[in-house]
Amino acid sequence: SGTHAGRKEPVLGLIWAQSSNGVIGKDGDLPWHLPEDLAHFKRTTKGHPVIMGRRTWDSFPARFRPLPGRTNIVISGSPERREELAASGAVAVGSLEDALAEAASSPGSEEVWIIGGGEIFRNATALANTAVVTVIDLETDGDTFAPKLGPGWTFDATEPAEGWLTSSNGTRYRIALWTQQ
Ligand SMILES: Nc1nc(N)c2c(n1)CN(C(=O)COc1ccccc1N1CCC(C(=O)O)CC1)C2
Repeated sequence: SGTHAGRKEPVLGLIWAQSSNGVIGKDGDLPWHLPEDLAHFKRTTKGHPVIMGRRTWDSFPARFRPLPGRTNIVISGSPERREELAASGAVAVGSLEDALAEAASSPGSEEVWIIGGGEIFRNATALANTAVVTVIDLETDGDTFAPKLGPGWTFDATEPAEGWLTSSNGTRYRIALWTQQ
């Protein structure tokens, strides 16, 4: 995508969409419909390996799996699930470490995107150097929350710098960029 092409070191990025109160999921789905965010997500990750947990893989409608134009690396602790995942076009691994190793040898690995969910994000915030967060101007309840970015993270910018973008369906959102040295 070249969003971060100017960076020297390879990008290990986290990308998520959250409500203003930090919800990223509810009952295995997103509690909003924001087409502009789906386009942003696709544009940012296309051409690069994506790493996700099995629940995130399951959350995509089947017609979207595997996400086209990207090596889909899916983490599952279950050997049976890993077999199923590999049969469905994913690269199935048993740990975040194995996922990162797989991504490093995949096409477009100058940028690797960790795309969810909550558990994977929590484990990855110490390792990642970039976070691209769609903040939606919406208070909602949910069962999965965005990770806390620790003290090593710096808030860089939002797009737009001030205020919000407005979606075709009236939902307001903005995209925040964080980095960690
Ligand atoms: N900012 C940010 N971060 C994230 N980690 C994620 C997102 N937004 C959005 N996500 C979802 O799970 C939601 O997706 C979908 C949900 C329902 C229908 C289609 C989709 N998608 C259409 C585009 C497809 C593609 O990219 O080809 C992927 C599936 C992960």
